[in-house]
Amino acid sequence: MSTLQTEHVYKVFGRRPDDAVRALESGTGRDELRADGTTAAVIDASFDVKPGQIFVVMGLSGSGKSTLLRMLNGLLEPTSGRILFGGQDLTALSAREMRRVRSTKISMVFQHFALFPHRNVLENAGYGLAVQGVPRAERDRRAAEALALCGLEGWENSWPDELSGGMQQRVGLARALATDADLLLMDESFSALDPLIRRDMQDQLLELQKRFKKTIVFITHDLNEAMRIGDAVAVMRDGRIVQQGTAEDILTRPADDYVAAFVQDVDRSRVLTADAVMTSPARSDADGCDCPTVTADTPLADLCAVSARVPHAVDVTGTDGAVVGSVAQDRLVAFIGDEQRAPVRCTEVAA
Ligand SMILES: Nc1ncnc2c1ncn2[C@@H]1O[C@H](COP(=O)(O)OP(=O)(O)OP(=O)(O)O)[C@@H](O)[C@H]1O
Repeated sequence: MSTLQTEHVYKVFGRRPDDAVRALESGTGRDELRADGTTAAVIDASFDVKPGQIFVVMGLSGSGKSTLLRMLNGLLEPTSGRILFGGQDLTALSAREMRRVRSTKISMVFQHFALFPHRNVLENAGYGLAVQGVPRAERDRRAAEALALCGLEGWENSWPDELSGGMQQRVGLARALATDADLLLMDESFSALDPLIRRDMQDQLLELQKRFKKTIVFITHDLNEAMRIGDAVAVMRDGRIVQQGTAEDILTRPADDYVAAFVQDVDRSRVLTADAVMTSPARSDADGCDCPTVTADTPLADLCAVSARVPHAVDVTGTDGAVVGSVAQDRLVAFIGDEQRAPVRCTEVAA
């Protein structure tokens, strides 16, 4: 299992890109360069993604997400900076070596499924293995296993156009899992799906990730999706990562006005958990009562439902059942509401 690291990565399109990087390093603005016909698509991107982590890159159109992803899978060469995966410097590899790394260690899941219409579901799921030269029998076995994990057992002999959009994307996910690649790059993978199916896919990814602990970079422009699935989230603006941290960090401590405006509409009751709002030590006013409690990872929406039924602050318990903190109802309401909106009543959220 390998860590992905990027160190001061730049990508500049246009004439004299190296000069442009030096100019950016010494403080020249992106707009100044653009006046000269040069686009700084990614500027000084540094981050680490550990095995088992989902690192979400989020930003508006044109902020540099796809360019960053294309550098991670070796389709674009950085103008400057290094990309390391499992300690291996991908930016130092020859095109041939990079192709090998791409076919064995990296899997992509695209927005538009990218299934072959004239191959059945099993063949589509086994495509990455075919590229690796894995013999037919083993390929089919591993592809069938991956399909089953993605909830598509029994669909092996169907054609892609017989499947719904959500099912087609499951085939895409199965294809990525079948290869055993450690690094999964997901480019707006769920963006074309209906909201409910999209949520299902997010849940499925989180479930699979618990088991496989891949190193995942997930690109999205959807803030709620980022907050829901990201262990770490990077917000990009005009080529730069303007903030990276947990969803809670970004929601509760936005780095600047841009991030604050960006996160204004997120449904905090589903993103934040008891951990973010509890105070410790635990309250002292109800020793020994039998009221329901929550754990640190309980979403605020569920915490509100409990809070509405409890006449005092809700206790938060650790894995051993001991009380580690508590959440008073007024604190909960203060967190879920904000200056821009009327405070939400816990009972409304619970409903
Ligand atoms: N091959 C290229 N040549 C010149 N400019 C490019 C090239 N590829 C991307 N750009 C520019 O780089 C900037 C970042 O584009 P990029 O596609 O990475 O953003 P994005 O955040 O992925 O946007 P979207 O969500 O719309 O795909 C944009 O200004 C884009 O026009």
